[in-house]
Amino acid sequence: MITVGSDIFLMLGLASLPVLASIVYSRRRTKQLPPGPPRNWILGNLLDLVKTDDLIASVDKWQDTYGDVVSLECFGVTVIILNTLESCIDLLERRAANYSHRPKMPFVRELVGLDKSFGFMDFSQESIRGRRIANLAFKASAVRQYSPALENNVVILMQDLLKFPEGFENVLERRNIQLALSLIFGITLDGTNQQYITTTMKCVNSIAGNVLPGSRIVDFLPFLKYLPSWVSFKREAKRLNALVNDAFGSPFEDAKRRIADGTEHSSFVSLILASEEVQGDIDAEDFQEMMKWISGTMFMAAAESTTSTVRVFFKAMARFPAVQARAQEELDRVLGDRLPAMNDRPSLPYLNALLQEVIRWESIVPSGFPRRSNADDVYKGMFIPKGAVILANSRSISRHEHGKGSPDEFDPTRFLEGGGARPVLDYVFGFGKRECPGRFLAEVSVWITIVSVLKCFDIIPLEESGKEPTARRSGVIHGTTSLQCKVVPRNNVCRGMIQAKAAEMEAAQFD
Ligand code: HEM
Repeated sequence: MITVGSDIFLMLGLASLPVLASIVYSRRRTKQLPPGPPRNWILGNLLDLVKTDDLIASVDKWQDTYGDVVSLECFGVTVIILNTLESCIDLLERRAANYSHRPKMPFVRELVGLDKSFGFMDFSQESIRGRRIANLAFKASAVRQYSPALENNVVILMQDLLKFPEGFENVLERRNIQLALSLIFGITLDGTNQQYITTTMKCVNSIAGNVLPGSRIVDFLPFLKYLPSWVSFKREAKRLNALVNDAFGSPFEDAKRRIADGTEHSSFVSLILASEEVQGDIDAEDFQEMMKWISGTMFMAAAESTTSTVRVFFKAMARFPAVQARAQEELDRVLGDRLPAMNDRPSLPYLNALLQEVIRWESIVPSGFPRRSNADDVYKGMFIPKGAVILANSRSISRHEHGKGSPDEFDPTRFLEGGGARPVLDYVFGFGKRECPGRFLAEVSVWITIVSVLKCFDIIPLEESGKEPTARRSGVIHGTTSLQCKVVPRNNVCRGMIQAKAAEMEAAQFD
């Protein structure tokens, strides 16, 4: 995820860092920041932050050594890591007025242009409006309407799993992008629009890789954004700006065309454009521009996050066969010979616990999406300066809050008896005013995928491989790739259930 690259040398040469650093640090020395790893007198903790290969391991180490709230510094910018649920609730919820902005991030927000996306905006009337519009289609009650689409999507996924039992990772990605495209824009992938897959993944990975502190020197030294356009990070920002405009704009334009010619009327975009609650001039350019960014933001956020979570599920099942067997026993007992449906959820307690354990076991947004403090603050005697970048270490919370004693063990039973100060689904999606607006969709979409796959397939490690699945570094979203497992239909009844349902869906298309 770190893309500092060759720019670092240019930047370091250009900036009068020693002078700057000494001014900044002497000002700070008078106030007691939270403890943290030793700072280099010029670079501060820059090198700690850019070591992202093992940033997670470093964060674990810092928590062990320095405690629940840890600070780092780099060119006068303080980075605060909140390692406990208590500190996240105290600051991000109880003091939300001070901690609901996003960091300035000049690279992605200004140079790449993501300031137009409500996920990157400061907490403002505009970002509140974006969230409100997204909520119209993605709040808990609204998400129920997507049940048939989610159930059908997983049948097509399982058809693909029958075809590609070992090379199914691309299938997961493709099906998830297809789902997001159809729910948000009403677009179906066919022979003419495959570019959506590559453009979306390129865009998601580029954004995710440029968000955490340390990704770009210009985020610590904002005046560098005025460097000439030939400097490599400026050239890269320009390239990413074109990519982002294409990835956010093309599906929206496509949706608008389909709505205009009457072929699309059930997506997020069509629902909002027809909604009485949205008091906008539908034909006005600025309203359309706003909708492009809102729909694109939801689309990009949905495109990778649920796939990453489903990957964690495959990895866990291949590694913990006893858990898999117990889940399949519950499915067979409750469902008999039929595919799961969304309304089976209350009858499947072990599967519900398994979903929570998937989300706990390997956090896909391990350090949260960064926030910024709006004013100087003091927390438990520790000084948190205005402008500090705040990271909610949801990985640590998952491991300590619910994973006590055996955080690496995949054990759904820890959720059967309750336990923990709050359910895992209440903190992996963030906190307070910036909490994830896609959480209800994410939850049901991952749930129907894991129960359907477990009902019909065994997930088995690749015998010959002997390799561990690898962690993919894509920055703020942490994914696992090369899963080193295969899927095998449990029996012919399961194979038949998938084929029968797929045939039924196909017939329904022509009714
Ligand atoms: C398992 C899947 C997902 C996880 C773990 C996840 C997690 C998160 C987290 C931790 C945040 C930061 C919240 C904060 O600042 O406190 C966030 C923000 C966000 N998420 Fe998700 N998310 C997931 C799926 C989705 C989906 C499916 C969508 C869209 C349909 C979505 C849309 C967003 C948006 C737009 C934001 C920015 C909100 C804002 O800044 O106000 N997410 N998500």
